[in-house]
Amino acid sequence: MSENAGARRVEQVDEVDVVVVGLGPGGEHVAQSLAQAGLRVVGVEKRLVGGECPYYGCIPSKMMLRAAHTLAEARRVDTLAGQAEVHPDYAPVARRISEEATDDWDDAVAAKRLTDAGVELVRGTGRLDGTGTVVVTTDDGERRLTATRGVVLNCGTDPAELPIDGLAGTPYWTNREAVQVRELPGSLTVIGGGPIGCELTQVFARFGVAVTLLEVGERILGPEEPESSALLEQVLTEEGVTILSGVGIERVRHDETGFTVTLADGGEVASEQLLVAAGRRLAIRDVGLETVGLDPTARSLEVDERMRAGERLWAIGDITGKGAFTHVSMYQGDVVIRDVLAPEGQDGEDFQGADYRAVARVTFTDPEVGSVGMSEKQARAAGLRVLTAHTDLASSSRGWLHGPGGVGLIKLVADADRGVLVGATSMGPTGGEVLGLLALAVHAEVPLATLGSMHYAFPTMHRAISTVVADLQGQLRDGA
Ligand SMILES: Cc1cc2nc3c(=O)[nH]c(=O)nc-3n(C[C@H](O)[C@H](O)[C@H](O)COP(=O)(O)OP(=O)(O)OC[C@H]3O[C@@H](n4cnc5c(N)ncnc54)[C@H](O)[C@@H]3O)c2cc1C
Ligand SMILES: NC(=O)c1ccc[n+]([C@@H]2O[C@H](COP(=O)([O-])OP(=O)(O)OC[C@H]3O[C@@H](n4cnc5c(N)ncnc54)[C@H](O)[C@@H]3O)[C@@H](O)[C@H]2O)c1
Repeated sequence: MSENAGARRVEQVDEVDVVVVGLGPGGEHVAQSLAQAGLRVVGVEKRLVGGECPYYGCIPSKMMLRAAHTLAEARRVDTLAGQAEVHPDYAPVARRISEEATDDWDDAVAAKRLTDAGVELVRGTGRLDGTGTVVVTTDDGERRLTATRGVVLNCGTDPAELPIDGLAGTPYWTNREAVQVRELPGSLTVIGGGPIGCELTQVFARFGVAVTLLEVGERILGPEEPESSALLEQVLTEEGVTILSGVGIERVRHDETGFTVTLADGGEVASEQLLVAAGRRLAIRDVGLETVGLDPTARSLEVDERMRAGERLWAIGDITGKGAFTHVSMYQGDVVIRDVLAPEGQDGEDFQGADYRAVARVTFTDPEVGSVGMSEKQARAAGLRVLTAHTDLASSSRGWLHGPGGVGLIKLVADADRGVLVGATSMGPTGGEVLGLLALAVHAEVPLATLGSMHYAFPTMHRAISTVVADLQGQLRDGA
């Protein structure tokens, strides 16, 4: 039976303090931290400990981008520093992903980290069976667990399956197959111009694959500022990618030569391979939500500021709909850890709950598209008195001297009434890094006057921010 294991592994447990169902980045963090704090914790995972990010998401895709961007930088030698002949070879990328990033999609190291911390890892599919109870289906049968403190759901997502005529059953790629490729196709059609579609499009294009990107919305990276979408579209197009936005897809055909996508206007796009990157499906349908009075078909799980989704039930990660990012999953995990470990009777005012005003995100194309907080459209929809200003990075001192690859922009969204930033975009070769300063400004509600009076080292990429801040201050002075 159960015991307070501390740093030791618990062998057989039916009643524990906390059960974590799904060990994505946040779930892994919660399970490990609570076990290290002395609680009896079971982590339930049906695939790989760590979830999408280390094996099929952030890490392998960023390794691919690192290689692709190196090729692009090498191609810039001719303009900047002489001559370089570039012969792309995907083999080192596939090798790094397999050997360095994923241990050939084996999670033994992550599992050991967890069990060393005192978590009991149960391999199987977890399902709620009423408040505080989880039934796990394992290879050996079923295991019933009672969680006296509660259950944390971190089930994440799977790639969306599009109901396109002819698609099901064909050997198309999702992100999971795309990060495992060893040999590249000659041509690729990508369905979906979100972060996954854009990042992988640039990877494959830079390795010489002829890529056509199909986006149903009117522009790629739809939730980002229109200026970012336009600039990224220009960059990708200049690199040889064909982008078709505002397209409907009628059907997909597959034969021995590859895929043919028929568009709503009758046009056809043929390619050797097809990648579907058109959003995600929450893995909450079969997790027993109905047994605790929640809707398994919901678009996301509603949570309060303590990440509570119900009685003795927390939810974290992509399933909460607060931003499908690893850092959000980890951030929410920290909130759960605080809530579980909060001293008895601690009242709401002392508790630092989840706050999403300044969620930062970066699409790691080149240029990187970093943004934080609200877009201009969101700020206007929120009824704020909005001021915006932007500058072209290539016309800043550093962007200009950077030369090829120095394109980007800074766009700031301010609340004129409070004189603070509520959103910002930083696009450029180091757009994600420059974003750090802006994320702090939005998070801490740093007054524009303060941002306008600080030093911005010359000639940095982040110095471009000072121009935009000055513009906003000018608008405020002019009575905007
Ligand atoms: C290609 C790609 C690139 C990305 N790049 C970035 C990036 O650069 N930066 C970033 O911040 N984010 C990125 N993301 C998003 C990031 O991967 C996710 O936001 C992150 O993994 C957090 O997800 P999660 O915590 O909700 O759970 P997930 O990582 O989805 O993990 C959930 C886990 O739960 C398990 N599970 C589900 N149901 C059950 C069940 N019933 N029983 C047992 N186990 C179950 C699953 O097997 C899985 O291991 C990327 C995603 C993709 C696909
Ligand atoms: N760098 C990062 O942080 C990063 C990178 C990749 C993914 N992610 C996360 O993973 C999540 C999933 O990424 P994603 O790009 O799959 O999803 P997404 O929902 O962000 O984008 C999907 C895109 O596909 C389009 N689409 C949907 N159906 C379509 C159809 N039938 N035909 C053509 N286009 C269609 C949508 O309009 C949208 O532009 C994102 O929300 C993001 O948070 C983050």
